[in-house]
Parts: sequence; structure tokens; C-alpha cells
Amino acid sequence: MSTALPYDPQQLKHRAGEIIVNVRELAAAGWTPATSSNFSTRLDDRHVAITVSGGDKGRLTEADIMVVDLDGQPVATDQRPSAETLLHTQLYSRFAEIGCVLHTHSRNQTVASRLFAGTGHVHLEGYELLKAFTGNNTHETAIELPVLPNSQDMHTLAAQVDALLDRQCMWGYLIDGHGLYAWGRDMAEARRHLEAFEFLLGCELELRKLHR
Ligand SMILES: CSCCC(=O)C(=O)COP(=O)(O)O
Ligand SMILES: [Zn+2]
Repeated sequence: MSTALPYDPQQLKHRAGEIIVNVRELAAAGWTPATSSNFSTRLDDRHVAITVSGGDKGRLTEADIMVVDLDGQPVATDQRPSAETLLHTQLYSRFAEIGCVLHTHSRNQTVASRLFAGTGHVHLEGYELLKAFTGNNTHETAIELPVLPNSQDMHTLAAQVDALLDRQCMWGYLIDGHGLYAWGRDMAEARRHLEAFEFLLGCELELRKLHR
């Protein structure tokens, strides 16, 4: 006897393939070292496809992508979702339009998170690449990328993110000594935001090396 799944398995297959292809490229760029990072996409208004906890994210297969509900509870599986699932589901729960959340641990992201933890944000201004963020259409603007203190308690981190989202519209944040979260309406938009943050953080770090 087969039990009907509460989500569309074809949609899961499609979204899992999308995660695998994109994450392989992010891993090849060195942004997912030592089993770090996690990735998710929305399946429908109640379900999210997310990477399982642990393992080399550069070698994901369909078996490494599972389904959770918006409370982060596994659906029709006994696999263990990412330890940081709450940081994904809080965004899907809060914004119906968010379709993809990407979290990476590149060197630039991690170094910048340490360097700017004291000020609580990274000021990004005057760059043409700011136009990569949905809603921006000029370089004559600035965004503040928040830097949150790290915690092993996801509820503490999620509360900090919620407090920020109450105050500002944003496409990502850094966690001190940890990495970057970025999101968008779909994989393409989330990846564009992630790559833009990575590039701009690299520029800010390089400028500091040049003492500017
Ligand atoms: C060795 S990485 C430490 C955990 C982490 O920050 C991360 O991004 C990966 O956690 P997950 O449970 O999603 O594998
Ligand atoms: Zn992490």
C-alpha cells in the first residue's frame, strides 16, 4: 500500500537537481569547506527541500536532499536536516515570496565577518555590482550587510535575524566567524545575491590590504 506524500515528488526531484548542480559549482569555488554550508529551496507553501546535516556538500546526490515543513520537522523521512534548518524556515515562513536560501562559508565571507563584527555590519557603497541586488538600479546607493554574533543555539540566531528583518529589508547577513546567508525568490536570484556579496566582501577586504 502506498501512502500519498504531502508534497509533489516530481517537484522535489526537480528542486534537488537544481540544488545539486548549483552547490557543486559553489563547492568547486571553495565556498563549502569541510562539510560546511547548507542549501534549500521552497517546494510549496508548506514544504522546503533542504540538505541533510553533515557530509561533503560538493558531492551531493538526490539522497542528500530531504523535505521539512515550515517548522523544520522532517516530512516522510527519518533523515536529519541541516543543523541550521531554522535559519532557512524562518525566512520561508516570514516571506511567501522567498523561494531559495543559500548558506556558504567562503574565506572572504568568514574573514569579513570577523573584521566587521565590531561594527555589526559591512557598509557597501558606490559599487556597480550593487545593482545585482533586486530593487537596486544604480551604483549611487549603499547597503549595510549585517554581521550577527555566532551561537550554537539556532533560536538565539533566528531571534537576531527576526529583529533585523523587523527593521530593514535585506538579502543576506553574515554570522561572525561563521559565514554568509543569502536568499532570493528563486535559485537564480539567491545565487546572484550570494555571488554579489562574495565579490563585494572581497573588494572591501582587498581595499583594507591596500590601506584604503
Ligand atoms: C563543519 S561545518 C559546521 C556546521 C555549519 O556551520 C554548517 O554550515 C553545516 O551544517 P549542516 O548541519 O547543514 O551540515
Ligand atoms: Zn554554517
